[in-house]
Amino acid sequence: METSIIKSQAYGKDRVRIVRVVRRADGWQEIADYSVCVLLSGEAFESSYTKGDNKLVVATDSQKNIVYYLGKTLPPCRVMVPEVFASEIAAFMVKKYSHVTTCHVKIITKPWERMMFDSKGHPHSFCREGKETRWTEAFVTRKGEGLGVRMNSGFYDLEVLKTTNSSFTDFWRDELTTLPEMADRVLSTKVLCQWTFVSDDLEALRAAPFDRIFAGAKRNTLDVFANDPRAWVHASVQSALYVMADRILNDFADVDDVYYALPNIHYFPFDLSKFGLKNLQADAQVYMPIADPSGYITATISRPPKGKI
Ligand SMILES: O=c1[nH]c(=O)c2[nH]c(=O)[nH]c2[nH]1
Repeated sequence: METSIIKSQAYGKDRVRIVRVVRRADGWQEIADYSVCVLLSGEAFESSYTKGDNKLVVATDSQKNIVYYLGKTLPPCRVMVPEVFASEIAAFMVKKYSHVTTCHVKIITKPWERMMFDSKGHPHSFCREGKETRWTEAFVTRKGEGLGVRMNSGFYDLEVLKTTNSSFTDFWRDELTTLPEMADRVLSTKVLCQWTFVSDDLEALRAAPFDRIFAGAKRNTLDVFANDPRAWVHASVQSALYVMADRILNDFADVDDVYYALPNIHYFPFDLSKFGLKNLQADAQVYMPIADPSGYITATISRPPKGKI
């Protein structure tokens, strides 16, 4: 007889590819291109794992159908913003199936950017410009009569590099330290940025400025990386991370906290002294990018608890 217990479970459909086109009467068209993952959980599903009882199992095939069904039937504005679409799918599942306690929906977007000709957007042609990927996750949970919603959104793979105005000095030194002080260095990272917000009000969530937050978070990240002197007061990836997150929290009241993961992709000056050439510190011009290992700097930043400001 089995004695093991289930500690957690969630099942559903991953990589549901859906493209939604919105066509306006004047010929202007919009596109959203998503890969959706839907996961259902609830105690009611335990017996499908432990007893082979499928009676309450909503087929993952049906879950996939629901993504397309909602893509067609929801008002376009609730499909074209990934955060809103994710929370709509998750709320639909929890409302329709009373034995579902939580639905987790993750959407990874494929960012098609409108083609520009003579500074004007083309009405229906798009290209893939940036390499960063926007994604979002909605966790909708039954809460008495209502629903609780927690959302994580963000982007990853935003690759940036600067050739000066970065340093790393005055760090801990002991017999295991070999890294020289670096008063100026090349700095490169592949940004992962994620922000969270929590709501019990699906209606309010629909009106949240998700697209503005995404654009603002990306703009702030680039601006701090390139321009903000505060980021370099402490002269490290850590200090840049803090200023980036602080800017997002200041700009967007809806955001509860911000997480960054910033790999420090090293570009070390190549030592050419054996050939009688100076290429270190202030003389550095030729660098060797190091694929592995990289530094990896992470933090979650939030506002201080009320009363502690
Ligand atoms: O900005 C940095 N932070 C570190 O913690 C660190 N460690 C290291 O070797 N180089 C760097 N750079």
